[in-house]
Amino acid sequence: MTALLPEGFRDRLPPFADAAARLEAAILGAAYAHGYERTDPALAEFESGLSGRLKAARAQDAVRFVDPVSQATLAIRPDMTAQIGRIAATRMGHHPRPVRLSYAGPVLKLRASQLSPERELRQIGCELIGLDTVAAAVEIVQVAVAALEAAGVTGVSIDFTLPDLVATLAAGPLPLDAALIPQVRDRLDAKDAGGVADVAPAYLPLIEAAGPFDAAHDRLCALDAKGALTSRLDGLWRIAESVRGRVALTLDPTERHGFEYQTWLGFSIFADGVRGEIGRGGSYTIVHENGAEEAAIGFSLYADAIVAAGIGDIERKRLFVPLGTEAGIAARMRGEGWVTVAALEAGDTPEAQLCTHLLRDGVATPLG
Ligand SMILES: N[C@@H](Cc1c[nH]c[nH+]1)C(=O)O
Repeated sequence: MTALLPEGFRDRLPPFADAAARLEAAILGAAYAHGYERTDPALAEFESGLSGRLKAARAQDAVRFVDPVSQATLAIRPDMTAQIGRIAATRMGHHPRPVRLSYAGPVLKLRASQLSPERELRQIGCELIGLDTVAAAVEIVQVAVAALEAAGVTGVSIDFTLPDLVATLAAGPLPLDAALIPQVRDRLDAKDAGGVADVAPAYLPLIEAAGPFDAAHDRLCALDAKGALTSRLDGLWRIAESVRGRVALTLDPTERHGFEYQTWLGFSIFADGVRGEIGRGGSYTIVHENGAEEAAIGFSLYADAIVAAGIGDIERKRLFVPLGTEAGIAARMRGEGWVTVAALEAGDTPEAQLCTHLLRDGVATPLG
């Protein structure tokens, strides 16, 4: 027997687990109010149904196992977006588009990532299936911002990126051998100016184009002499306008970390006081059973990162109800919003029960 958990796993204890549950309820409530209805996909599924569901997704970052019952290889979901894609393409395939779905649940990564040393993360998100237009992106970004506001998360910033930027430029104004694209992408991603200069010097200005949104957007527009990016840049501007003033905005056109399947738009979400991202999203392509492709867009938030920073925490107010107190009094106090903790034995104390108040003569009296 061992009390230890495997690397990358942890238990969530009070008050963090409660804070996470409240955060999740606030986020899902905001999503629901914007028309996103809840789906609760299976924890594990046939590996073949998950991999390849999203176009351009790399080989799965999933923990796999052979199911003794079906003898098939199953994967534990590493990301719920592909599952929502599967549901939208199959059981909800005949549903009128766009389909708006929300979800929340644990995901399991094969390896820890930059986002977190944890391998088991709780993902909460929304997906809009059937469109990846600017209007769809405006809605998704606004829902993400509204959900974070509803959850009390402050100091939010959104960093936009254009995941298919290199491929778009390579096919147009800045021709590049297809074989070199991955290399140029990696070097741009690493902000390795020397490396980019060696392989594709024409791409160097892209490194400089990262920073606060307006200035970065201007620099990209200046680079776009041949107009290959005009529609993307205009769209990006409209998306940013829709949340301006509510969140800080930056643009890093060549950021690729974590955007393996996103298409024209990607974004990372940050919050003051939280190390790393608290969420990510973007447009992507779902592959149907018959090979047909469908556009979609969405976002996922990571609850643990937000809770760890203390956001989503509320003041703990617990009222100690001494032994022998009439049940009706405690019920009345709960009705007034108190958390009541009843003594069950004579020796019990408010301190032992982490109480902040004591019920004395029917009145909540602060302790210490
Ligand atoms: N599921 C993706 C983010 C996303 C949702 N929809 C589209 N992209 C992630 O967690 O990285």
